[in-house]
Amino acid sequence: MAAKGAPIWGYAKTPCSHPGISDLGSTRSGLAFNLSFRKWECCCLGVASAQRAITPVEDEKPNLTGAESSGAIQQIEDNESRGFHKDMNLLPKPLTASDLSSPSDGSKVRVAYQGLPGAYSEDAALKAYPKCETVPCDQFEAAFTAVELWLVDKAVLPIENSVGGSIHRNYDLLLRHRLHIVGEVQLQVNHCLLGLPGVTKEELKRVLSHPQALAQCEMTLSSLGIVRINADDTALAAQMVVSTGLRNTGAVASARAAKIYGLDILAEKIQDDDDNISRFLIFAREPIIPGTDRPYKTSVVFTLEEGPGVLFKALAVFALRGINLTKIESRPQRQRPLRVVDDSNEGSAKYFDYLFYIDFEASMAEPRAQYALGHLQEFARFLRVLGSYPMDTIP
Ligand SMILES: O=C(O)C(=O)C[C@]1(C(=O)O)C=C[C@@H](O)C=C1
Repeated sequence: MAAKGAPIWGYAKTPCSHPGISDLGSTRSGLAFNLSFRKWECCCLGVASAQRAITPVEDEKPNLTGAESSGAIQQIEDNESRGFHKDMNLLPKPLTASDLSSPSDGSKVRVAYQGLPGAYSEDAALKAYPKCETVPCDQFEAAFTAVELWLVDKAVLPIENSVGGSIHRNYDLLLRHRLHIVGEVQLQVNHCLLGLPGVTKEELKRVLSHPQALAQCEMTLSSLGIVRINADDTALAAQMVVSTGLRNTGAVASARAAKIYGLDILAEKIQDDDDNISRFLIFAREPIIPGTDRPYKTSVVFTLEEGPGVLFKALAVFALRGINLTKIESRPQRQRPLRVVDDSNEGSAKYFDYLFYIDFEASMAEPRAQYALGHLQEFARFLRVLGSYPMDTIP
């Protein structure tokens, strides 16, 4: 068991592969999809029966014998004497998705993220669970594995940025781990140029940061004519500036990282686009019960047969039901990147085989989402629901 607050290092060396992944290429007609759905159905039934237990049905008159009737009356009197009926607030409340996903204030939740304290991923974890204990990990893989091994409750990992685009590594890890997406975090990322105390930005010759952060500040860094050096995360870059003590070396990182590592902020908001938003996903061992009480997103992954118009048909299942897509990403199937198609007249052709990741704006609790995926299942070779979770917004 990791010590409280201790960083989790090195799980990348022992990746845990999902049992369904090895047969991904040969899974026919959405077997994985059905399995995922059974889980959703169970969850939804759980909610329905919980509600039945406390919802009076007016037309159902209980047929009580004298003894039962006096017992029931006694029960009502007992309840009345305890005042239950007078104050509805004392009745147990039905569980909601957010009750099940975490304590409402985020207390006691241990959340893994990639990077050192002060990284944007830690900010994202704290936005989702303000009182959580954040657990730093050296690699994305380590954060996934920490959840699987019950070392932490959740992992918060970046998936895309409004300027830099997708974090492909995390897309590729999604199917290699047995986790569910239970939420998303959208974070405004304001990069600062940091240096040792007393240094001016004109003195800088080199700047360290995460490659995404360097890409997001392309114009500012080019105008300063500084050499860019990649680091695993922005907070590590800040720490390296301190540990090397080099006055000509700066870091691109957050204002919080400057405070943690005792660096000066030489310039603020240096990103090329003012609205620089990163989107993070929250992973857990169990899915949440999706609701319809607020806007939800659902993330799925699927593969298609070869042929003209198949992707068009796949996307149409959402369009036909007025479901908005917010993201589409295609990634090579690592287990089987090429598909060989034999044509007796022409010989054999090699096609690149892709996984399609789609996020759409609907909850799995909505029939239109269930019908859309049922429709998609008719021609997808493999389909899996990665999670159905409340949408996050930026205030
Ligand atoms: O290096 C960090 O601080 C991170 O949290 C990683 C990361 C990323 O992977 O995109 C997160 C948000 C920013 O876009 C820059 C870097």
